[in-house]
Amino acid sequence: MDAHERITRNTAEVVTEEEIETLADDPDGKRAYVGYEPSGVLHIGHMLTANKLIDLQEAGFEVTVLLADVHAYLNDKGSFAEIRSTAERMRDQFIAYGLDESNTQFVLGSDFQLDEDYTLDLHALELETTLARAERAMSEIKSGDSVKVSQAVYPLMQALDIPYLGVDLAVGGMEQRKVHMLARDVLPSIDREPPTSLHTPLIADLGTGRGKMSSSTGVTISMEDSREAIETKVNDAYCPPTADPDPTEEGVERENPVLQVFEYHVFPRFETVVVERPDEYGGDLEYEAYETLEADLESGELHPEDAKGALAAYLDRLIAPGREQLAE
Ligand SMILES: Nc1ncnc2c1ncn2[C@@H]1O[C@H](COP(=O)(O)OP(=O)(O)OP(=O)(O)O)[C@@H](O)[C@H]1O
Ligand SMILES: N[C@@H](Cc1ccc(O)cc1)C(=O)O
Repeated sequence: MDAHERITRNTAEVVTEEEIETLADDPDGKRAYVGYEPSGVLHIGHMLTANKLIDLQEAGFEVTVLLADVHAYLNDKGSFAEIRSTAERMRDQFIAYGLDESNTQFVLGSDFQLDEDYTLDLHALELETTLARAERAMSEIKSGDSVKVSQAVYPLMQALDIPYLGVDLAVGGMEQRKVHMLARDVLPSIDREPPTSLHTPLIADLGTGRGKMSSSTGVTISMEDSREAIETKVNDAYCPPTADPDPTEEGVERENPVLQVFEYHVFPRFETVVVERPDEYGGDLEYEAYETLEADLESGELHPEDAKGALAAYLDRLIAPGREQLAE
């Protein structure tokens, strides 16, 4: 697999294609980052962006993980002291999951976001941005119903983090795209380059296939789940054999989170995937590509229960090393 393929696999969008090609032509020593609001427990949604960081490291990039403590505070996620202590736990979880420690820089937002230069640049961006634009950028990120002033400052700080961290590439899930588009528009006003960004797909809630898997609502699988917990949650997961329109939103299809986890977590990390079945039901099935498994589920060749059994086993293999390391 060449660098471009590794960098762009399993992405929903890159901005822009030409800029990514330039980075992929000479990736050595280039820098990429993802920021996370510290929430204490790494879940398989977060791990999708972590997989992308691992891809980027393998392609030659240096990687920064921003533990965005000030952002979490501005987004009403708790007291500053609580957020700080969960940031430390999250760092250990990333390393346990497989980020190369010697090649990963962990930075706390508050280490640089409270400096005078940063603050003055932030105020310059505030002068350039309407409240309506900041609010739009936060539509899929903000917690709570109303937009507070702190949440209007939030996307401008996220934009400013990119030049202050000195990164060539900003990575995030699709819900971060409006912040990155805002960054492209406003950073030139303070003589900074418009940033290149890469967005990963969002994994839906495991129980319903709706919305985004999150640690605060719905059903999620985290780094701390036992094998039994994984089996129970996967067993109860939403997994229709064919696309199923969402009855609550006319015409909108729900995602199949079981297939999403196979596509974005299992197939990128295992050469072949074996679904074990008793001989009387046709015996084991072996897959080398995600698309074949998806087609078999759709045609009925693969039963959702068998797919779920295999998914729980592979997810446990992915999570177990980190879980064990954290327990030590
Ligand atoms: N369900 C998901 N699928 C894919 N990526 C996700 C998912 N949830 C979070 N991420 C990615 O992880 C990064 C950090 O997200 P964030 O800190 O908002 O996590 P969160 O789980 O949504 O937070 P919370 O649990 O408080 O709602 C973002 O780039 C985001 O796109
Ligand atoms: N906005 C990200 C967190 C973040 C904060 C600052 C950044 O520079 C980058 C990302 C989230 O939703 O979790």
